[in-house]
Amino acid sequence: MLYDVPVNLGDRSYQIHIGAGVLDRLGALCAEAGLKGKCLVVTDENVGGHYAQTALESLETAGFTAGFATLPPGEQTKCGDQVFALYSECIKAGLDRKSFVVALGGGVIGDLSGFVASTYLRGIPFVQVPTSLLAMVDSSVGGKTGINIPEGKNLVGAFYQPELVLADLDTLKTLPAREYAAGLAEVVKYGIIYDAPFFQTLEENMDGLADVNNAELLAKMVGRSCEIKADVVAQDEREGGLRAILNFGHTAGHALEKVAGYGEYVHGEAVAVGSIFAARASAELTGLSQAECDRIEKMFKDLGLPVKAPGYNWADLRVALSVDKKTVGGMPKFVLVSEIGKSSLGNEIPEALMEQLWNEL
Ligand SMILES: NC(=O)c1ccc[n+]([C@@H]2O[C@H](COP(=O)([O-])OP(=O)(O)OC[C@H]3O[C@@H](n4cnc5c(N)ncnc54)[C@H](O)[C@@H]3O)[C@@H](O)[C@H]2O)c1
Ligand SMILES: O=C(O)C(=O)C[C@@H](O)[C@H](O)[C@H](O)COP(=O)(O)O
Ligand SMILES: [Zn+2]
Repeated sequence: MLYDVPVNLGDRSYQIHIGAGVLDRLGALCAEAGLKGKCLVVTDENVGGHYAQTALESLETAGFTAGFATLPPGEQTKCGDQVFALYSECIKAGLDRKSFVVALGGGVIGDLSGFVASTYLRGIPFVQVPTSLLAMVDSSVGGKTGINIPEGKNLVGAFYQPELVLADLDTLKTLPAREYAAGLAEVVKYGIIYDAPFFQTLEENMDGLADVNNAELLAKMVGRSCEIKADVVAQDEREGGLRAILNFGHTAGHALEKVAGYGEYVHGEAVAVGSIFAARASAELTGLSQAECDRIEKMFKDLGLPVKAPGYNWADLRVALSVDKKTVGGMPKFVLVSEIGKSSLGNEIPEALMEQLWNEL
């Protein structure tokens, strides 16, 4: 059964299809979405071995001619060299302006392939087939595509919406536990910034959250996360304001990813540490009660996510913060909360407090 969540963006609207064992419907759904002709399936070495054959067969059965490119796994792949390598793969696969790219994998493959699709021939359609929890609940939805450059995380990219998203929950059965937990960091984020009852539901179901065989809970958790992201993106597609709440925990988190070296902390882990930083800053500056701050910290701890990042010095972190996309005039702006479920944008944290909060982590 497919559970559909719409992303309402006028003529760029699309559906997120969520279900267990639905990857073999990829070709039919692409046809239904009006796609035609040739495509290039992009994946990584971990995901390809499990799911490329099903995806390719489904596309071929539906009448598409599908090429295939497989890349090394991990955050280091989200870089300029791989963008150029993929342009060559697009040419090799004979992609023209009516063709499309299929991103089969986690957020790294999705962000990278989406960026390639947004720029190859000045833009061809693309489809997101997220296979990590993080990609299902966050990166495949909303059209942020891009790559890292040596100076910082996601500093080059485009807003470019997919034609559809297909999330097969069964693919999570092969996702390593560390990566699954990292995805939960973004799920928790939605509760913190937007939906207090959802946060409470997560607390009440803590024991079941890591159980990939609990199809009902999984579908609810992925579905609600996608609904919240779709709701925010529909109101502010290009981050003129509101959309920045999805960056809760990411300001310090992205800086940590860069300073530690991409891949040392995977994205969701860095977001967990950044969320503790933001929660503690919220307790100091925007009225978050200590009790709610403690609930947030407990949630990340109980999920087995890092809540500390010792060993990285403040000066390096501060340099990384200065290139965050929300930074204005050298001053990083943080998403903070006044209570669980209520967030605000554009908050400055005094320099001394930023340093103190970092040193306490
Ligand atoms: N565009 C956005 O809105 C957005 C949102 C959140 C995160 N991101 C980006 O997404 C990236 C993180 O995504 P991620 O956590 O999916 O990382 P990832 O793409 O590196 O995937 C995590 C790991 O799991 C493996 N994997 C994925 N699916 C699997 C499966 N079903 N079975 C076995 N192995 C599997 C991958 O090969 C990889 O080793 C970061 O670059 C982050 O910046 C983007
Ligand atoms: O979709 C968004 O908007 C987000 O901020 C979602 C984040 O989880 C994601 O990590 C995103 O890539 C961060 O965006 P950036 O603009 O800070 O690079
Ligand atoms: Zn994120």
